[in-house]
Amino acid sequence: MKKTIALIAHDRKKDEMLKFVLENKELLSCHTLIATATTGKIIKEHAALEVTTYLSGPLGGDQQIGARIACHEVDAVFFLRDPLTAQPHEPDITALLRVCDVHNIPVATNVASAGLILRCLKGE
Ligand SMILES: O=C(CO)COP(=O)(O)O
Repeated sequence: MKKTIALIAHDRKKDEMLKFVLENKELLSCHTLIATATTGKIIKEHAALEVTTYLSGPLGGDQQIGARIACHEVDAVFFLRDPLTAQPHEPDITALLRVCDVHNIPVATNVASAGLILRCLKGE
């Protein structure tokens, strides 16, 4: 069944996100993809997948995606955070992860978990 997956990556994780997307393009193309601005732009340009983009994370994109999660419009979140760099919008990042927990939405913060969730969604 077609699901909505949010793809978000911090700057130092964007290459890893693109690699993940390219390796899993066939599976991801079965779903509706949404993303923060820069992550989505890279995926559209380099993986040629259709992606609905929101604002960039630091400009409110995490909050926009969080709002969709709260409205039960997102089925999974793949959020490759940079664990080694402080982000100016840290409260938004925490809020996005929190809203996933509030609404019991699967969230992966590394590609190993994202791959597992993606394969599980295939069976649903
Ligand atoms: O900062 C982000 C998530 O917190 C990601 O935003 P961009 O995809 O626009 O870089």
